Amino acid sequence: MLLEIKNLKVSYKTVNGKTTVLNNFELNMDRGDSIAIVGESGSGKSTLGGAIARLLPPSGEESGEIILNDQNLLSLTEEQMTKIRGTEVFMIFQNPLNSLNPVKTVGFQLSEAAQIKAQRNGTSVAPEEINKIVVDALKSVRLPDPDQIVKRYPHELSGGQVQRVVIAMALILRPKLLIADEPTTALDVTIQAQVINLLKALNKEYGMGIIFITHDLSLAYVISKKIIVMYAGTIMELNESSDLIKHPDHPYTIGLLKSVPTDYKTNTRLFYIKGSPPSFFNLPKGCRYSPRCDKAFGKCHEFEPSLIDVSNGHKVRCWLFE
Ligand SMILES: Nc1ncnc2c1ncn2[C@@H]1O[C@H](COP(=O)(O)OP(=O)(O)OP(=O)(O)O)[C@@H](O)[C@H]1O
Repeated sequence: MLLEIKNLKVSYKTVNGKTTVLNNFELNMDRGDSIAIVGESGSGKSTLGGAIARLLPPSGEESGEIILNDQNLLSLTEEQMTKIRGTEVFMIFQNPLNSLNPVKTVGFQLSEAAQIKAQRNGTSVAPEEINKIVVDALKSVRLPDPDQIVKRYPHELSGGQVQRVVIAMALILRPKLLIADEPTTALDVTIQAQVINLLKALNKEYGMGIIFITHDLSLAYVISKKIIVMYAGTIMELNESSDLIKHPDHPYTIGLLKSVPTDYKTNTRLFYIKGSPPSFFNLPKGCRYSPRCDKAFGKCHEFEPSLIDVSNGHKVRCWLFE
């Protein structure tokens, strides 16, 4: 087992009081697994990513257990956490500039990553070897002219180039778990496809476990073996990606799938799920999705269903399946 999350609770302190965004969150992930977390804006996806990497803002509070490689991350001090960030867990953000230091050149930062990796492996590497590791990583992510790129500062590169530099850093550090939070949202579609293929390669070729956070079900399907559909801070459905796409069970998953445009006729009206996700300050009684659900019946508005096992590895939180 690579990652086991038990009873995770995350709250934020706000001017209107404390709001709990994730409650009783559970997740199991094997080594080399790839799991996508999908849901509408505000469903708690980034909060989950930040909670795992212990990179929540100061207003965030988390409790429960996040066991990565037999170590509960929530019991580590910030100093201990700093020692495992990068090589055990590495996070890629939607804005790749957040992952890099703006006042250090790309070459400096990638060399530093190579040195950290060597130190943590208990080995030493000569400067020329470091330079080769850096240039090779930049070539692997298909950045042209690596000798020029290393001399530049992050702001001197395009968004797609910076995201590839960050992936080169992941390639050097080879973390056991990579959390990619909407890494391609800010990129155009061709660069997006290149970045997705690079992430898939990290997963397949180096056995890196990947948690891919996205609002885009098609991307989730392309990149991951399993998909978790989240709504208002809870898991609504979890299944193998192809099964989830072909046989969605939860009415929310069905709605999300129907919202993905599939043909190019100009007179096609796009489907959307009526209503909007609830505020965490004012969650509906019963199932959180019930006010928007076209299949909701009496019980759904009264009691929250639990996440039940429908079949091996397939879980659904819906009264229709109890
Ligand atoms: N720093 C914060 N302080 C207070 N509330 C926050 C903070 N960050 C997030 N939230 C709240 O937590 C909830 C979940 O937000 P989160 O960003 O995790 O969702 P998301 O699914 O990643 O959304 P998006 O796709 O828009 O990034 C939202 O209601 C959001 O307003």
